Amino acid sequence: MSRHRLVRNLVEDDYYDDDYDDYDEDDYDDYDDTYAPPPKKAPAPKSTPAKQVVAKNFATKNPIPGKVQSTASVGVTKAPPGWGKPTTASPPNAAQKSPPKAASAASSGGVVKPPPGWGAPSLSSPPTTNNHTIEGNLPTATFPKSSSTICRSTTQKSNQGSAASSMSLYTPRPVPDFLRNTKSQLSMVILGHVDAGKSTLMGQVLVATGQVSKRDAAKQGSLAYLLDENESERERGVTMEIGTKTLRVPSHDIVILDAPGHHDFIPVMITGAANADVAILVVAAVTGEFEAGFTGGGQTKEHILLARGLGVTQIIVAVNKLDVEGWSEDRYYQIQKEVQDFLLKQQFKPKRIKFVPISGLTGENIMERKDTDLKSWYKGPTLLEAVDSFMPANRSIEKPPRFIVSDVYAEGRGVVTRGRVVQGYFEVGDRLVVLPVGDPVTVSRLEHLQAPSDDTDDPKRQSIGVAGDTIELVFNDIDIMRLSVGNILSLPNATPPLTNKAKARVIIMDKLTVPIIRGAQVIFHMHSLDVPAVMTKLIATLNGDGSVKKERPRAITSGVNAVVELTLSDKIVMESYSDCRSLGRFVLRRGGDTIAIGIIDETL
Ligand SMILES: Nc1nc2c(ncn2[C@@H]2O[C@H](COP(=O)(O)OP(=O)(O)OP(=O)(O)O)[C@@H](O)[C@H]2O)c(=O)[nH]1
Repeated sequence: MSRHRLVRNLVEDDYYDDDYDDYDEDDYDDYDDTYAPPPKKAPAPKSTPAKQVVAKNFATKNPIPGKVQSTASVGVTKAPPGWGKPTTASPPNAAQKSPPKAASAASSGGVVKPPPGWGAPSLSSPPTTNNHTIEGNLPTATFPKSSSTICRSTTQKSNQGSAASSMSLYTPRPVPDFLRNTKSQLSMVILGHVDAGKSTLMGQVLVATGQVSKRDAAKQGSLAYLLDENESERERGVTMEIGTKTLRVPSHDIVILDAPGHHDFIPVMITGAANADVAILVVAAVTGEFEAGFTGGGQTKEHILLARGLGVTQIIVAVNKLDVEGWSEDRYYQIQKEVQDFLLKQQFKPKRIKFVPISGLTGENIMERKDTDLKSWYKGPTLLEAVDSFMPANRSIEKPPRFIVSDVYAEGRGVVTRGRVVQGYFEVGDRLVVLPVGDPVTVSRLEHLQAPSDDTDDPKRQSIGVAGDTIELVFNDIDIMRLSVGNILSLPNATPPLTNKAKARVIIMDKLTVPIIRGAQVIFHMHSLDVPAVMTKLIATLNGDGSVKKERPRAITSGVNAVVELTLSDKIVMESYSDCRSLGRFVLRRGGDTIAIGIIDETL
């Protein structure tokens, strides 16, 4: 294969084309990524340590009484309300528990009751048929991290080999018909600069949709506490970890990932964005606050860049705190223009961007519009109407199954791994392999974070986790020490490559100050993994049309598209982007700054 062929089509437009196609109305119900077995590769060598890999646990926020977390994982286990409850037995809304008590009353303004079909899941609600499709993203693991809170190292030894995979042995397993007609499952990350109002807004959404009662919300003292459940977050008034909640709207079952806005917690935010299909970007309209978050050192632009690079293709911009600006139309449109220009530059399609003026504090225009000043000029959707109008994601359900572990804990005699199915499907009785350690396991139980409210009567849906579902897999035949956050579960005859080297295309961020040279050290972030890495080869820089601009450049500067070879300090499971998007996308950071987003062309 010529070098030219290897590096063609690396311009941003093409980089993103596949994602856009996933959401085209005309083709989203096509299963267009049927699996084709890759060329046979060498068998895997044994015993590869993965000790430098550090994984971020985000699935749970509070210790789970009676549950013992794997010491191979982050020290604090947090349980999102509802997680772990039998999905078939409990009412769907049981997934949302009242948070702990608090003192004063929450802001009472604007909490409204949900109309039928919103929020409170109902198995008898009108079915929504959305054929499945894209693939999602999941959290994973990794190395020394700069600033993040939750990280841990693993010392597991791998029984798997280098870039070998077993996929040449894989025969695609048949997909049951009902899996093609399940209700859309979306993972939605909440992004935005620190204090933009993300947690308050999501707290308001949970109350407005009936997921949390007004009374329970009032007990919290702050709507943000519904998401910020951890004591240190409450003391500091800053989100530090991913808060996970569930939500139902007529067209989608949604897992909400509330990401931290502070710069120090970008690695945690990366984990959330890597898990998401869609995003709500919260910007504070208050004079000075928007500017601080959008220009200079603000996190708004970095969050947009990261989300786009990690596969988010649909975004709602919630122009928040407009109550403080007297519901000013001028202020709203000024912010809309600035943010829209930036989103378009980052290759978001115009039809996949929506702007909604709101107040997370009062609840205005979240489910209902009451304010006369706002009503006088805004005729668009409410926030929840905009959420409902997200396109379902295409899921690669026919590809080899992939599950990325985001939390591990003991329950009774079993071990529970929670995470997201990013490809294929899993069911009770499946015999799987845990990567990178290589241990076999059998799925003894499977539970959904939120019971699927499908338009199918097939009870089997409850015991199957299909691409896009956030689930728990319970095992009785493995020691908890052999599992950790960032592990990948797959069928033994369809394992992905385990390697520390890859050829990748990268887009260098505009704000890069020090050029990248061969040997540059970076931190490689993939789902919840952070691994030290070195740019071992600068293969080429590219022109805007994807043609090679310069082979073997001495340095790569800001705004450039390039092809590089990366060598990680440890082997991890990764795949070419064309084989598995969630295991083929990454972010590079250096000195606490994001310097590039990339996709893997080839594992080496
Ligand atoms: N006036 C007004 N204040 C708001 C609104 N939304 C949030 N706030 C306030 O803004 C502050 C920050 O809100 P949070 O919800 O904690 O912000 P956040 O974006 O989740 O913060 P981090 O997660 O730490 O980045 C709190 O004091 C909220 O009460 C709003 O719509 N109007």
